[in-house]
Amino acid sequence: MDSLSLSGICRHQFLPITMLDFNQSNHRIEKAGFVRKPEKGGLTITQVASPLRRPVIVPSLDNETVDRRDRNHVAWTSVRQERWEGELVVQGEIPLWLKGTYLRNGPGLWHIEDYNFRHLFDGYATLVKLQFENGILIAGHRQIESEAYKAARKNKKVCFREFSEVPKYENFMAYVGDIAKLFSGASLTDNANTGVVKLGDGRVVCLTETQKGSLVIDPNSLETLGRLEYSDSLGGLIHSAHPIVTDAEFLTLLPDLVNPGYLVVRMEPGTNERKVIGRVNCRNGPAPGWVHSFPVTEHYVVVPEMPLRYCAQNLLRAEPTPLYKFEWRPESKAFLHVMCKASGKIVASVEVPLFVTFHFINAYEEEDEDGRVTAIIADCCEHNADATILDQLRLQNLRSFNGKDDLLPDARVGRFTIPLDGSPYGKLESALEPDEHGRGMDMCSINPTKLGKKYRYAYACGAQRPCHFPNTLTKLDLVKKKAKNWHEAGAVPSEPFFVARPGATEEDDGVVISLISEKNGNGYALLLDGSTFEEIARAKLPYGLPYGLHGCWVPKE
Ligand SMILES: CC(=O)/C=C/C=C(C)/C=C/C1=C(C)CCCC1(C)C
Ligand SMILES: CC(/C=C/C=O)=C\C=C\C=O
Ligand SMILES: [Fe+2]
Repeated sequence: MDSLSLSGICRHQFLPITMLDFNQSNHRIEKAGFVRKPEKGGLTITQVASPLRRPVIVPSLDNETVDRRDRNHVAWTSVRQERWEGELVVQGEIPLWLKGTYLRNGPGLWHIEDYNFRHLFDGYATLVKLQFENGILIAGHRQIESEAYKAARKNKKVCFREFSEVPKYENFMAYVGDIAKLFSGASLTDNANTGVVKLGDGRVVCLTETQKGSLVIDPNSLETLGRLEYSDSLGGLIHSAHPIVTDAEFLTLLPDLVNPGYLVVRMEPGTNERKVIGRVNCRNGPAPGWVHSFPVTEHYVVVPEMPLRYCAQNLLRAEPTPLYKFEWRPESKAFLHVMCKASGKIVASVEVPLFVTFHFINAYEEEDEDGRVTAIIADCCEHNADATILDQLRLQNLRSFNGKDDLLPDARVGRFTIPLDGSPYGKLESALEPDEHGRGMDMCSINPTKLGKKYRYAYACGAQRPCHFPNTLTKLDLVKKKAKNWHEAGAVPSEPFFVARPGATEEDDGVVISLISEKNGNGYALLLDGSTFEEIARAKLPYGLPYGLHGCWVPKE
């Protein structure tokens, strides 16, 4: 069963459930008890009560006879269907002001035929939506139709270079041909599985680290509409997976692997043209540090130069190394560069202690009594300068947790202080005692009105130990240096995403959304109060979804 078609969703009459089982020899086909299979064709429809008439009977898998005990945690199991959409029964109350769609992207399909991928980041993108209106919640998910995904489905094998997977070559000449295509970018993946952003002009774009993996999607149907083709001639093949996106601009970094450095670029809403703000030359080679994300303040862009560097040799390898396309170069040191957004001038370039981060949380300008900016403060989820976290995210590791061993390396909120008085060094400290959040720390969000400004609260995933992956949601109070943690045994929560209440004056006045994958194979959408961090609502999904990475909020106009 390998086809899928759907047209004409009539959301208010019934919610069709479209289904494509990933029929794999190593992945049991799961027949959802609530679907009727048509005699012919791939379309499967289930009647779900109208969202206008409550309560709603949600298809449930509770009576499924499958014994799930021998299976991996659903967080690390490929999504079971190509797509689904339906209304969820809500326990608790969804605030009536919450009107819009939360989108979450992530690598949700980790196999093709009977070939299993190795790393979390290799999975083909699964986009999830939670549409809130009048206290009602409609959920859905759908695979992103990247060229890489479509080619893999068609040819039944990996066809592009993913984070760690590369196509299997039939002979040496095929390998040489693929290497040539690596330099043109033709063999790189466009599997946009990392994040999703709403541009100022309303386009919603899914992203990964390859520039070609910038795919425009429809936030309602989750359909892949096409590639965002950058119309400039800046070239380069990769960019930061986390641009800074506001209604006014899209800022990102383009690493230069040939002359180690980074272009800082800006794109205006309504255009596809990135313009150069300035360039940072790396202080040390042999290659730029990995830039998964970077922070900004109101007037500056902070460009990190991590000791975890891109590695040309590892890019060419057919088999992954423990650090994948990167290498640990402590002798290259670590630096933070500060560029003025308006002029492109570098106002500070300081050496900092060695660090490893995927995600910067926020940054702001520190002023003296006369309003002069004296320093930049930049916070990140810092993995104690230990790059092994990358290999911890191998699927085999994630799937092999026995519930007892404490395998998650320690992490903290790393706070950099970058002096603007010409001093050559910056500081790196913990912003709060890491035990406050169980020494796990990643996948963060803040109130977007605080972007680049002095802020007090951040939301992230922390740890309740023993664990091998962040398993709590944590609210960090960076002023009181305290954390409040949410945890449920066996649950794997995804990035807590803060949505502010319209008209709010308090920084934490809003809700925090997360999708939870449960040990028993189920899953639910969770809403916590941004201020008390208590649960206000949850809604069970018809089946648990795999772990996902980053989200965005598309408000209903
Ligand atoms: C999912 C996530 O957070 C990161 C995904 C990163 C990817 C897909 C990186 C891909 C790359 C290549 C395919 C070759 C060039 C280097 C690099 C950007 C790491
Ligand atoms: C999920 C993750 C790290 C968890 C470790 O604590 C990193 C994800 C990075 C990509 O977005
Ligand atoms: Fe990320």
